[in-house]
Amino acid sequence: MTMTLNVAATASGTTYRVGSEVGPLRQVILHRPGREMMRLTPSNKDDLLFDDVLWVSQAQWEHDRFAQVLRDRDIEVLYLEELLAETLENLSARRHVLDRVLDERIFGLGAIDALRNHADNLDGAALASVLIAGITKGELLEQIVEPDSVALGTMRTDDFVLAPLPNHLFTRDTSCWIYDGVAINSMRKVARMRETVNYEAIYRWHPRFADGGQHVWSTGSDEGAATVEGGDVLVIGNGAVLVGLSERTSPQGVERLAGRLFAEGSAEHVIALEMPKARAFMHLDTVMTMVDQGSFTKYAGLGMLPSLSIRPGRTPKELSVTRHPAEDMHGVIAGALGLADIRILTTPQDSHAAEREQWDDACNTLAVAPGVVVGYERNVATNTYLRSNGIEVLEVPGTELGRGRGGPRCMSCPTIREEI
Ligand SMILES: NC(=O)NCCC[C@H](N)C(=O)O
Repeated sequence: MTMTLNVAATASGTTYRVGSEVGPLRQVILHRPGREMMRLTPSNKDDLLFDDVLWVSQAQWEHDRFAQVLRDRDIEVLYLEELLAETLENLSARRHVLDRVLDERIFGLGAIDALRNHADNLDGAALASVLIAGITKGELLEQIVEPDSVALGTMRTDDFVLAPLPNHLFTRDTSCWIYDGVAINSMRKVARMRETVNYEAIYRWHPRFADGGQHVWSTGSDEGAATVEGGDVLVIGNGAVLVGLSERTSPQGVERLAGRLFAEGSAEHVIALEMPKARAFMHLDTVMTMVDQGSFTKYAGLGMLPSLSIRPGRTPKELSVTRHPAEDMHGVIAGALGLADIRILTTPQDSHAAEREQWDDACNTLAVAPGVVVGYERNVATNTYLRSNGIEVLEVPGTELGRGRGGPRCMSCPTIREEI
């Protein structure tokens, strides 16, 4: 099968496109853990989707090592907080974000104007910092006179007026590039919903992306319950996309995404895998990632999954959907790639060891080129097994970073990959 190559180029000539999972990576968005991580406590970590609190300076060191491994391969690293700060210098972008974040139904009639005035007076960097790290009542009242507000009046000094967004660390999930466009995702969990608004502003107003001609497959604000999270989306190439119907990504979300990809001719086959709905398997990339053309890591405990092949229907409004039994899982993926079979790399180890390494993101590798991946150093058995199968593994530390249950793939949003 041959597809026309759709590309998106900015006025400055940069071409944003992610045509596969493994094409040489050229540019990526990361988020260095910052003040928002200082907000995590044993009592709020579950609501904020973390399994433990972090030693923040160590997490920053680990993250810097990750970024350096990427830079050493000539991959440009963009930082989310800098993109957001620059974006918020634009008044339309600022209005977009603040209109959505500072909602009177959340903050109350008495506080909303004072909050809006305060936010409007911050420069881009300060506002980005508040949007990511949140703000407590005490911090706010160091900067403004307390308004007459029942909502604020009934809060304790250390309560969050605006909650922190520690999961911005996982830049993969909130926006993901699929061929010549970007999906700005509607998130399943409340703790992550505000992340979407930040990306909407960045992709629409930041000079790097504005007028880039890229398709926008979805904007989370408009998608509601039709959720898709980028960890569930694998751009496997050949005009195909593999999507996990997981705890986070809904069937409706996949249908909307497929319809838009097909309408623009950017993809012609979406395979939806019916995954178990469990936190340990929260996204497809926690159990399966692509490490080379036709080769995938796969967690032993995942087994075979039923799938649905989604293709364009007879009219732009229709989809053609075929169900496949679990035993056909690998064959369906191979077929979409135009291959007779795919290579599945499942580390041979007992089920306890396998479960432990999966929890520590052994399968969550980030390919930086065909057959070259970044993985956490702690997953010794998996890294050894991948190497014995010809995959180069660039190891990074992840003792602290992993406490949010995400590895190198989760922590990266590729924006440019070379074609293969
Ligand atoms: N793709 C991924 O699996 N991302 C990891 C997200 C972890 C984050 N704490 C979450 O629960 O959403």
